Amino acid sequence: MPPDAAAPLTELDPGAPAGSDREPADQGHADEGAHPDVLGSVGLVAKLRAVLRVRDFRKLWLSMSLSSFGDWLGLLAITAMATTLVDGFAASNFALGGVLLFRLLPAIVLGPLAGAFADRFDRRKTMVITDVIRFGLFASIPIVDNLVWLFIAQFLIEAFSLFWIPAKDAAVPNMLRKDQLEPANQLSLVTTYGLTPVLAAIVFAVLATIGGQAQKVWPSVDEVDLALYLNALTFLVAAFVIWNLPSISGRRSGGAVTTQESFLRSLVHGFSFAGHTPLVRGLVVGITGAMAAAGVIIATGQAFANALGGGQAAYGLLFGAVFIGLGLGIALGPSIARDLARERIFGLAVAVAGVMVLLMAWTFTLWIALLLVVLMGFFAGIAYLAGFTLLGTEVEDEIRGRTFAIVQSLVRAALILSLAVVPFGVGLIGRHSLDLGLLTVPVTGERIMLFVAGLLALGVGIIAYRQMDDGRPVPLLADVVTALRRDTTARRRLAGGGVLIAFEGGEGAGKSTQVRKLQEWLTNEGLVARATFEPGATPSGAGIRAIVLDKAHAGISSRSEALLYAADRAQHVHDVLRPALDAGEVVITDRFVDSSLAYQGAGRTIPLDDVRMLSRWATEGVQPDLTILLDLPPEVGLARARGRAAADRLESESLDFHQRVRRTFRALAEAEPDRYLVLDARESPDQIAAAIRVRIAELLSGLPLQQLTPAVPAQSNGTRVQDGELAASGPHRPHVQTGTTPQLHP
Ligand SMILES: Nc1ncnc2c1ncn2[C@@H]1O[C@H](COP(=O)(O)OP(=O)(O)O)[C@@H](O)[C@H]1O
Ligand SMILES: Cc1cn([C@H]2C[C@H](O)[C@@H](COP(=O)(O)OP(=O)(O)O)O2)c(=O)[nH]c1=O
Repeated sequence: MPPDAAAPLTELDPGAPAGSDREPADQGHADEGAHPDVLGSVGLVAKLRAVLRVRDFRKLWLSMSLSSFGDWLGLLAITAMATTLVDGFAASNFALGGVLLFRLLPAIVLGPLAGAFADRFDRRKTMVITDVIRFGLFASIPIVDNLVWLFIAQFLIEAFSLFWIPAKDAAVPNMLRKDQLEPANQLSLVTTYGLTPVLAAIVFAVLATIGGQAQKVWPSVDEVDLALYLNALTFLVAAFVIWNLPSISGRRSGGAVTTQESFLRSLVHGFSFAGHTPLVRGLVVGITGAMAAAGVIIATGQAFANALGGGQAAYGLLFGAVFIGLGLGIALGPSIARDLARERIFGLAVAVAGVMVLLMAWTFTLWIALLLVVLMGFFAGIAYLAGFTLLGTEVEDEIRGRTFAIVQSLVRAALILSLAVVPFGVGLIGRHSLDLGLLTVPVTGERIMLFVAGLLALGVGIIAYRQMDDGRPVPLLADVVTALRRDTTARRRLAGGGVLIAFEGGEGAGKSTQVRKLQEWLTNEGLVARATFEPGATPSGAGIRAIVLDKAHAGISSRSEALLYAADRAQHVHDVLRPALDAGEVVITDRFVDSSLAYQGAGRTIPLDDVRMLSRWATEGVQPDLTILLDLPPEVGLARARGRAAADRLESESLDFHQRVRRTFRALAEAEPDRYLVLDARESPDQIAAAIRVRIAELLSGLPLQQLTPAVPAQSNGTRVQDGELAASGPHRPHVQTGTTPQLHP
């Protein structure tokens, strides 16, 4: 008897090895893939590490970070330079404004053009060429050393950046899996707006001290010049890195893509795509409106800080609070929103950010304003990440560059427009106050403008939401509440459809036995329950099963084996699982995706990510609602299986193979505890079945599922006659109808 068999049958703690015959879970084993971190687990750090493990993305990210650092350093240097190249307060303010204007201006004109370029020409070459040109331009600024050239160079640098950015944005989704794009965007945004500006400020300060020393040796070079040279250099390095990343070219590596479309037509096509695709239209409206609102906030910031009675210090705090909020939103958003559709999150987050601005407009206390600003930033960060990710995942490669470019043009146009218009508005409205008897409300230009910005964001948020949310049956509030509460049962209830239960475990664990018992019990309870299995539950699947299990096929390669199981699974989902789930049945499958992860992944040592991708493709995203892992030392299971029949091709694998399989199953369960029930398969069949029933009763209660109404004739005492439908359908036919599942009897 196993050492812990006397204990009541509870969920195993897969992390804690209990018996002497269990291996401690992955202690420095070579099969890195079996560690829970890599198994699609939840941690942000784990996800970021997985993304950075993609070599090409890692290189691109490093070079991007370097350029971004250079850019911030350059911006600091150029603004410092612009103010020193002219005399007087007004003139230096003008120079500062000029630099910013020249940075934003080109986008409006050139942006869409650049996007069409990115979609048409080799993206890698586009990026390398523009990097080299920007290297030259940045280096030329300290050499020419004059304000007019500074403006011109700025304009040109920005113009070339416009070609670089959509090429990069459009290339990244091709390097990663769809589900990796969100963490990748988190990483890029945090680096570009969180890490590199701080680093640049520090380096600039250091250069300022070194600059003094350098000037003694080389009088014409000061810290601004040093910063600009350094910046120039970062672009040269980036060019070199990108040149060595052929994957950026993708299928464009043959040079210009030969399409019949003229450049102009492709440009027009880009706009018409953005205008006619509800998702993209929603994103464009939302992002542009939110940016206009952001412009208003920037433009009224000083006046608002003064109105709160805080002056420069308050302004600094408010400014910092925006970034704190943005950072939090980008870092935490996905783990909070979890499985809420990104299409919904985007509009919602923009609208909520708008509400924060509305409230802020009538705030009179600094700390409340700070709190609202952090919240505004938080929701804006969530929206930004969701929007950017959707553009990457939902827009096809051919048109992605143009879409990104249109967005970036509109964003800049919106920013410029509101930066230019708002100060006039503030001046025009002036300062009044409204006497409401008890209290006097100040009605000032900046508050009205903030209020308008809040309304604008709220409005575009709602429009975006409507555009992007075409006909989802789940009401928004319930959707959000259940997602935030992580209530998967409630979410299922909302989504409707059946329930998929998967049994997993090694050979001879007792899966078939338990599948049968569970199906019998559910049927007795009046539910439509279907038992099925992998591999081989469909006619073509049966052929595949014969191949994969036949020992005569010893030469099947790992990849071929993985594809065969995936093919069987695709057919299984298509013919059996999907239709049954759509009809609201409870479907119980003996083995599913986890078997591939364990056997082909850890067993055959194919990278788990590849197996997972293959499975996701095969299943079109169908996932078990609950996976029951019957955990057992492989020796015990293999002995049981041998008692049953001759060993098949996989059963004949080494003990080490089966131990890897078991470890992977356990690690998968550990990574997502609420989707798994792990049971000790050495218990008696009846004990195991009882534990399963308890969990299933909990899972199914309240769900709208297909139910059997008894095929007995309506009884004369009338207890059954209340069921009008049953009486009408005739006495002898078993009848099926959808209804709320009552509490089951485990
Ligand atoms: N809990 C259990 N304890 C002992 N033997 C079991 C148990 N469950 C099933 N068996 C036996 O082990 C063998 C394999 O069971 P089966 O359900 O076919 O496993 P699987 O489908 O996981 O390969 C069968 O002979 C079965 O009767
Ligand atoms: C579904 C699936 C099964 N397998 C293996 C595991 C089993 O050895 C075999 C399935 O045979 P089966 O007879 O169903 O095994 P069991 O009786 O143990 O459930 O195929 C994979 O390797 N990958 C997969 O994706």
